[in-house]
Amino acid sequence: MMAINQVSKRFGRRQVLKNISLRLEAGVYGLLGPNGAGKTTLLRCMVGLIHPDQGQVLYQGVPIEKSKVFYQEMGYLPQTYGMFRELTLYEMMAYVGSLKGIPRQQLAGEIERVLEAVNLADRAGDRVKALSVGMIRRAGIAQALLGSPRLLLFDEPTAGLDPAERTRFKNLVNTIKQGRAILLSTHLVEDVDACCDRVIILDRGQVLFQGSCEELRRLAEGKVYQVDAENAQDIAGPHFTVRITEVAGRVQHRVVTRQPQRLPAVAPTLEDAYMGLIHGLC
Ligand SMILES: Nc1ncnc2c1ncn2[C@@H]1O[C@H](COP(=O)(O)OP(=O)(O)OP(=O)(O)O)[C@@H](O)[C@H]1O
Repeated sequence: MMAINQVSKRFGRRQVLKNISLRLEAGVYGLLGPNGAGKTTLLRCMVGLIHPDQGQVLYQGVPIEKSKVFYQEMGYLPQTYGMFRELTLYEMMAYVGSLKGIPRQQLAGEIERVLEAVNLADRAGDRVKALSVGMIRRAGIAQALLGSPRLLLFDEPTAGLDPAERTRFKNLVNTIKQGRAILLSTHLVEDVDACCDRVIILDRGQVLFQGSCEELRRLAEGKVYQVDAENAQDIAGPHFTVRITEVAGRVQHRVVTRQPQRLPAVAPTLEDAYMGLIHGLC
């Protein structure tokens, strides 16, 4: 559906994207990477807000700037969404819907549908500026859903959402994913685990990994150990502590390391593998 071919982007002297090539077909993709990895810049290139210095972004085989259907068939949630603050939520949706070319007679029903999907139907008459941060995020998600786009690009969709609304969002993605390409840029590995089929990991402007969640998890097979805090200094070789928890009154360190240890390895999670990869240990 979408192809990114050898895309590079530089801001001043900083090379932010380096020769990125990706394909998006129907399915849910999680885009993970540390702060500053280039995730937002990549999404902005994918929607045509930034022009790459090199490479091309194609939708259905056509460069997006020449495509006649790209902006009708694409929904985008930017990293910060807080526009049209003086409009009511309904007016804001009507404005975005008309820009997307949704026929006037379908607009009211479509707005009701997307506001219900993000649990904001009862706030349609409120001014955007009167909504909470999490509600504005959900309004941003709703406007991306207008017109049922085949391609949905969400930049940190669950940032600022409470646990119930985060769950609602993940359920929504699982409900609508059939026949659509959905990309979620996020810092939450658990969100990727809950609703993504494939993972793309970006680090310092380069694709470090692309594949299924299971393929990522397998990279950490035999490399994750759970040890009592007092034995953590006995871990041999370079390692990274993924988390420190208390289990039944005992503080435990969960570490990822390439070097085999004298104790049995535990089953890796997606987060173990992500952390291991980012720290050069997987
Ligand atoms: N308009 C710009 N001008 C100059 N530098 C920029 C611009 N936009 C982004 N950058 C730089 O590009 C790099 C990548 O930023 P980007 O926002 O794409 O990363 P990110 O992976 O989305 O980070 P985060 O997880 O913190 O949101 C950073 O070093 C950032 O400072």
